[in-house]
Amino acid sequence: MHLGHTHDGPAAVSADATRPDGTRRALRIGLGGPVGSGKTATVAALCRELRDRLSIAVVTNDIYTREDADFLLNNAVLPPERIQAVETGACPHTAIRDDISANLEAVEDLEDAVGPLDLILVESGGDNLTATFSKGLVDAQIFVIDVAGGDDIPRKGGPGVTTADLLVVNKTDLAPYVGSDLERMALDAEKQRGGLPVAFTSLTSAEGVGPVADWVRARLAAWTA
Ligand SMILES: Nc1nc2c(ncn2[C@@H]2O[C@H](COP(=O)(O)OP(=O)(O)OP(=O)(O)O)[C@@H](O)[C@H]2O)c(=O)[nH]1
Repeated sequence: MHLGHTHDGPAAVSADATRPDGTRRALRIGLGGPVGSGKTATVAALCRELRDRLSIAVVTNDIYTREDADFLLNNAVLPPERIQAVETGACPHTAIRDDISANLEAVEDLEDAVGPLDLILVESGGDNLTATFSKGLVDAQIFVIDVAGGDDIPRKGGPGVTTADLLVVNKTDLAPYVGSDLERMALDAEKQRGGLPVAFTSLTSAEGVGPVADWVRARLAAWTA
C-alpha cells in the first residue's frame, strides 16, 4: 500500500484517507524511540490534553507484556475500549516496519469498535535509534529521545532522529543533573533534520506536552482540511 506520505510538514496527507464505507479514517501517528525515553508518558499526556475535543484511540506495542497498555488503563487516560495492546514477541521494530499486520488489524479493529475516530496513536516498543514506522501503518511519526540518554544523540543521527516528522527531546527537567547541554542538542538536531521540527518537553508538569499537542493539532487540521 502506498500512502503518498512525505515529510513536508502539516500539509502532508495520505492518499487513502477514506474507509471502505466512504468515511474519513483517523489520522495515525506513530511514536517511537529508545527504551524509557518517555513514549508512554507522551501518549498519556497527549490523551489528557486532546481527549475532550477529539475522539482518540491508542495501540501499544510491547515485546512480551501489555505493560504500556496497562499503564494507560491504570491511569485512566482513555476508556479501556479505546486502548489495544499488540504483543510483538520479537524485535519491536519488526511489528511497526516489516510485518505491520498485527498493528494494522489493531488500528482497524479500534476504528470499527469505537469509531469514528479523529486520531490513533501507535506507540512502538522501546528500541534503538534506527526504529522507524512503515508508511503503510502511520501517516506521521514522532521520535522521542531524552536528555538523560546523552546530549550527543542528535549529533549521532540515525533514521529516527533525522527523518521523524517531529523529534521530541524529553525530560529537559533532568538536563542540569545529567550535564546535558540543551542548546547543543537543539543545534545538532537542526543540522541533522534539515528544518524538520523539534520539541523540547518535560512531562513533569501537565502543560509540558504542549508543543507536541500543538504539532498534533496542526497535523490533524491538515488531515481534515
Ligand atoms: N524526570 C522526568 N521523568 C520522565 C519524563 N517523562 C517520562 N519520565 C519518566 O521516565 C520513565 C520512562 O517513561 P516511559 O513513558 O515509560 O518511557 P517509554 O519510552 O514509554 O519506555 P518503554 O516503553 O519501556 O520503552 C518513567 O518513570 C517516567 O515517569 C520527564 O519529562 N521528566
